[in-house]
Amino acid sequence: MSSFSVVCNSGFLATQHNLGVYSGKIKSLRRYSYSSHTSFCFPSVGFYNCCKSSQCLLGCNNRFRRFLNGGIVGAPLLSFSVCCKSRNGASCNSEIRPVMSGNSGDKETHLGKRGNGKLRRRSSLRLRPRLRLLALRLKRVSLRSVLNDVVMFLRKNIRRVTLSTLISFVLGMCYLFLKLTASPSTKVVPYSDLITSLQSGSVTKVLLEEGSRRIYYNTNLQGPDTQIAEEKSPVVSEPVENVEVNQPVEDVANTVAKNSGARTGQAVNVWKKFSRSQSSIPEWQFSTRKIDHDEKFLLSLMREKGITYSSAPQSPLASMRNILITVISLWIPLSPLMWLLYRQLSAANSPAKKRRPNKQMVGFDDVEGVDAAKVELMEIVSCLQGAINYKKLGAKLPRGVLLVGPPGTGKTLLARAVAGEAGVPFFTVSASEFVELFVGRGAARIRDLFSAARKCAPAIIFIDELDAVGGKRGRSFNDERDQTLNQLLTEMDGFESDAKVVVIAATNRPEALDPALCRPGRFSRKVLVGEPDEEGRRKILAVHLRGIPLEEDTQLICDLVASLTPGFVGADLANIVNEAALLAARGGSETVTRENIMEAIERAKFGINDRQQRPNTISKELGKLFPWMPSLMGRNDTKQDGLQGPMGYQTLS
Ligand SMILES: Nc1ncnc2c1ncn2[C@@H]1O[C@H](COP(=O)(O)OP(=O)(O)OP(=O)(O)O)[C@@H](O)[C@H]1O
Repeated sequence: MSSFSVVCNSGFLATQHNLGVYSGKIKSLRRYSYSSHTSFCFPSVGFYNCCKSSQCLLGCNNRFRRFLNGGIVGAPLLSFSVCCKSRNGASCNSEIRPVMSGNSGDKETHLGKRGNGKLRRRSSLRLRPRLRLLALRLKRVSLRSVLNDVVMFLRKNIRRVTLSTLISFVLGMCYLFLKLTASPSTKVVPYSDLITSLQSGSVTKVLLEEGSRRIYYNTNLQGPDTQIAEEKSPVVSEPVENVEVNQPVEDVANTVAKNSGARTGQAVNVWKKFSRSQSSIPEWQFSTRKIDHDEKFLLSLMREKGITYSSAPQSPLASMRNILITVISLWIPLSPLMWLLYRQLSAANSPAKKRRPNKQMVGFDDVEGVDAAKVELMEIVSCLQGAINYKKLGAKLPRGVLLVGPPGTGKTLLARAVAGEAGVPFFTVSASEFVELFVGRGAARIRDLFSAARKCAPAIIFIDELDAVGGKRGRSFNDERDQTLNQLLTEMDGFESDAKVVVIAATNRPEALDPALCRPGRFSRKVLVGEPDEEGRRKILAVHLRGIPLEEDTQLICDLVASLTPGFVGADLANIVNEAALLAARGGSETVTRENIMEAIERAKFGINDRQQRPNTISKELGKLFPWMPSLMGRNDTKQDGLQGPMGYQTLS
């Protein structure tokens, strides 16, 4: 390993302060050595490469030179010597002379510039690789791929894009219309001002708007607003003869038309309208609100003064403007509400998921361990298929079957199996889907569901988690839920005796259901789907191990797992098999071993933990600290380390 040392010549350090800073920095100067180059790493500045040839610092790269000459201490360095020792022992000693030199005044100027330069250098150093990366990426991106992406995006979001384009277009058109038809606003003054102006005789023209209480008028007084308006007005810039200063725009337009003699009447009108809308001079200087029962006085005053007055309806353009503004100002706050409503309605109108028999992959063979429930449901299947002629004896098809049992025992699976075996349309919904924000929506959905099922009869409706909607009524202030339940009760009553629609519902909390639901004629048949016994567990495991490659005999594994999992339900057993397969896959094994299954059982029982190490390590550590503890707890480590697992399946392994 070659070595080098950086020697500071104290002579070049201008001040004590600088010296301190410099010394501090020199301390933090790190050294990086590799084959033929040495890099000085100055943490806050970057890397400075120096070639360790006989030339030493003369071979330093420019950056290092700049670093030295520019000064890292807040002042230009006067000299800097570096001693390098190469691997073969040859040493070199070089000195760098400052590039910059000058008086103190120069130095100060240099300091300011250097600060900026350093900053610029630093930012450019950071920016350069990023720019290079960006350029590389841009090179890789082709126009065709960008176009393809855009087309793909448009295809995927065609509805959204169309809708947003339409909305933007309409809003744009509205904006354009409002902009084009915008007229300069008149000055609103009190009614008394109008009377005063009338009495003083300064009013030139009055307009009484029909259908509203607005009065517009012009005066021949030149206010500051009018002056400004005239300065801005394009009308004044035209060389117009015989135009009075205070003449309204309309008159100005007429005069211009007369003088030029070239414009037709139509052109004048267009120009008038345009000039009215575009110029900042309002058509009417002032506007005020009429006072009730004062019309007579007003009219007599105007007649007396000989003022031109007239009445006119609001212009259609202005009416349209007002309507548009009202609509926009109403719709902007309303649109989030409408969106919410739309979402609710669209969700409510989505048809219940209907499963066709041919898509149904579940049969009674897939459900095991619940034999009593299977027998009850098989009877219904036979009735639906017409295998049992129940009508001959005057019997009726049960309208509802309530599957009751703890979670994961296979209630949903049973319902799917019924539909699969019967080969009839199967409508499945979760009761929580009927819980709606708006009163009446849940009931409407129930109605839709039953009418759809009746149309496809014979059919099966399966309502999962019935307690979400079928809870006892009157216990809460939720009107919507009560209405939904009422609708369900009505629909179940309303079946015609020959309409072969069977409602199967599942719940974990039968005690929470409204008694009206469980009365005969509705969910008259209650089927308990309980926890499977050992034989049941064995059969369930056999179902789930069907497609799993096992190292050992399936029957043996089923017996083993069934004996170790009392209290486990179908869902737990399915989970154990899945976990074991995952563990085997994680270990790269082709088959699932007994160890995998054992670990999966432990995971299911105790959760995922570091079972091999944690108890042993903890107990060992505790044993070291308190040697008397294991004997006190009646446990010894040799037993822990042995074959006995936390579940006690040591006899089998
Ligand atoms: N008896 C069973 N036979 C075979 N598999 C079963 C059985 N019970 C449960 N399973 C497995 O467990 C999964 C979940 O069962 P399912 O959804 O039918 O339980 P559930 O009783 O409806 O539960 P919840 O009351 O929570 O809705 C099934 O998809 C199936 O893989």
